[in-house]
Amino acid sequence: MNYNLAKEIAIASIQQSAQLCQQVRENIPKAIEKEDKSPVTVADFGSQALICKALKEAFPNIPIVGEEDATALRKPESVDTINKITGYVKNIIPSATSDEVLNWIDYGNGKVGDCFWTLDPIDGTKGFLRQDQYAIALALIVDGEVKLGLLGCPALKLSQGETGWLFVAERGKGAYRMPLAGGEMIKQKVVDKEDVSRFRFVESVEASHGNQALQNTIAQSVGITTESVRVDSQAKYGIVSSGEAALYLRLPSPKYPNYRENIWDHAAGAIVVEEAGGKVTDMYGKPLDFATASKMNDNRGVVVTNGVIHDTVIQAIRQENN
Ligand SMILES: Nc1ncnc2c1ncn2[C@@H]1O[C@H](COP(=O)(O)O)[C@@H](O)[C@H]1OP(=O)(O)O
Ligand SMILES: [Mg+2]
Ligand SMILES: [Mg+2]
Ligand SMILES: [Mg+2]
Repeated sequence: MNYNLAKEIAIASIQQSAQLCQQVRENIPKAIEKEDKSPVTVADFGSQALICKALKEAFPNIPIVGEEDATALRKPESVDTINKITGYVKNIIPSATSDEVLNWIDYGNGKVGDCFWTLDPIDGTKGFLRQDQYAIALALIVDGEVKLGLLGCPALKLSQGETGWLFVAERGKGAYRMPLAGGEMIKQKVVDKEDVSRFRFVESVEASHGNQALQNTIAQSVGITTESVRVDSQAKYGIVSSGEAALYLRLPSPKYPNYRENIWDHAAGAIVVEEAGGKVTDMYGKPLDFATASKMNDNRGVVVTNGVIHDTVIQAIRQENN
């Protein structure tokens, strides 16, 4: 597999998708409610259409496991929505038709296997709607291991540089970030233990996506006394990978004890942190399973660290659960 070509196609398609998402955001999009009651917008669909089209043209035989699906858009009552999506896609691909856009979205109905992409066209739709953080997350998984991960964060501002970053990581070759609009690649490195000023922890904004009380207890028990930084989406992985936080905790929400994490919500972020020297496991220290299904049924929670504090965090969680 030519990972360089894959990276190039992925970067270009995420840049296109970020343009579409930002255009939608300027027009204050409305949430559409999905069957599972979670929100989706014309940007989620438009982003999935653009990225799936680009990937399928370059790699026709590699399935794409994407979050969104066009079934609901094919109903007669959804004609306004699909026309709106196609309008945005046409700003990038003028020749696009609604039928093509529907088919491009449904390229994302691939199944997990020995080599596949997984795509969250907008991770953190609630953040996107709130005009806060969101991410465009794409990963390539080969023989059960994440080989490539790309995280487009159009609204992310770090301690230096402009707003809007694209994180790129290839297994064994390090993690980098570049300005989303293009520019030099900056090598990523997680925070050292000594750098206490950046010894912070990040967690979701949405209380229902984690267990904020327990997350704060665990963070304090490993010496992080500052308030948590609440950020939507996998941008949290980019922040840990950039060394601007030491810990991202995502413990099961007491409200949804049976919730299982989707692979598209973590694959890209995981390699972006691991290739910067960090570590990503579930709350028991088990590796995340990206190979078996689109949901990580045998994992509970997600723990993301700078590596050096990982075992201490897992130990602290174990103690709290006894
Ligand atoms: N109960 C839950 N626990 C953990 N994550 C959740 C839960 N409900 C939704 N999510 C997912 O959290 C992700 C956003 O993460 P964050 O809160 O860190 O921004 C979304 O992909 C969302 O999935 P979905 O889009 O399918 O609702
Ligand atoms: Mg969603
Ligand atoms: Mg999503
Ligand atoms: Mg998501």
